[in-house]
Amino acid sequence: MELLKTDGVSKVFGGLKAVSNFDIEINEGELIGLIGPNGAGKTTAFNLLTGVYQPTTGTIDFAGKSLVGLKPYQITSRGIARTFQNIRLFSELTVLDNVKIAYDSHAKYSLVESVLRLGRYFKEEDEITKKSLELLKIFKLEDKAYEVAKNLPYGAQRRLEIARALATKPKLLLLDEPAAGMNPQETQELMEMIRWIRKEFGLSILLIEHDMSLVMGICERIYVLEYGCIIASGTPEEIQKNPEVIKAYLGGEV
Ligand SMILES: Nc1ncnc2c1ncn2[C@@H]1O[C@H](COP(=O)(O)OP(=O)(O)OP(=O)(O)O)[C@@H](O)[C@H]1O
Repeated sequence: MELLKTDGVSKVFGGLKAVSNFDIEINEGELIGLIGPNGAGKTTAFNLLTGVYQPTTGTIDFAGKSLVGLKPYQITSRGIARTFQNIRLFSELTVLDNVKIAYDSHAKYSLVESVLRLGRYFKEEDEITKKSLELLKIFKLEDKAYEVAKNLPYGAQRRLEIARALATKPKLLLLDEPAAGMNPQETQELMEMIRWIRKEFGLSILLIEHDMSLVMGICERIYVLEYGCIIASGTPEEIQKNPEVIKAYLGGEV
């Protein structure tokens, strides 16, 4: 079933058309890649899907409802979570608190109950801590739960960002270059983890990635952006053979 559909989406900054006719569709449970040369508009596309930017033109529908005009936190509660190209954690907080904060967006206790520290607050806090530790375990971070986030090695910070995104209970997870800065072994482990969480959490995933072995290895379909436009879409095999894509990456004629 269709989860996300964009139609005629564009974003203009001053005179620059960063994205134009960004038309994509993602079905429930699909793992999709978004690739393209530097500056092609990939991160701008993520910012449009998550309400950081509003589109200049076009429609963005998610689970049958429009996302246009919504703020990022409203889009998170509709079920879209993301990670960032430059990791964004609460660097001074512990690993556990980074995940708990994301779970808190779903907490049911009221402000009064939390200020007065009433029963429901404690019960839910315990539950949130338990669930956060379970998530950290999946990402092999449970023994680092009480460390300050900024002290984690780079690869672990990237995993923590994904864990935190999952704590918001998304239907669609957007990963912006999750393998950036990872060594080949970490990248391999990440690939397996992405496959596993998609299945385990019943998610759809849209992935921006420069590491072609990762994209081609795990994505079912791939969209290719060049100068803000989708120039190709298809299976990894189709994309690798597509002359437009080869030209965009290698430059010149093929
Ligand atoms: N806030 C902004 N104001 C003006 N121009 C912007 C803004 N954000 C992005 N751009 C421009 O839009 C174009 C697309 O940038 P974007 O960061 O989306 O590309 P990208 O495909 O994510 O690149 P990379 O792979 O290098 O991260 C670039 O020319 C960039 O300079």
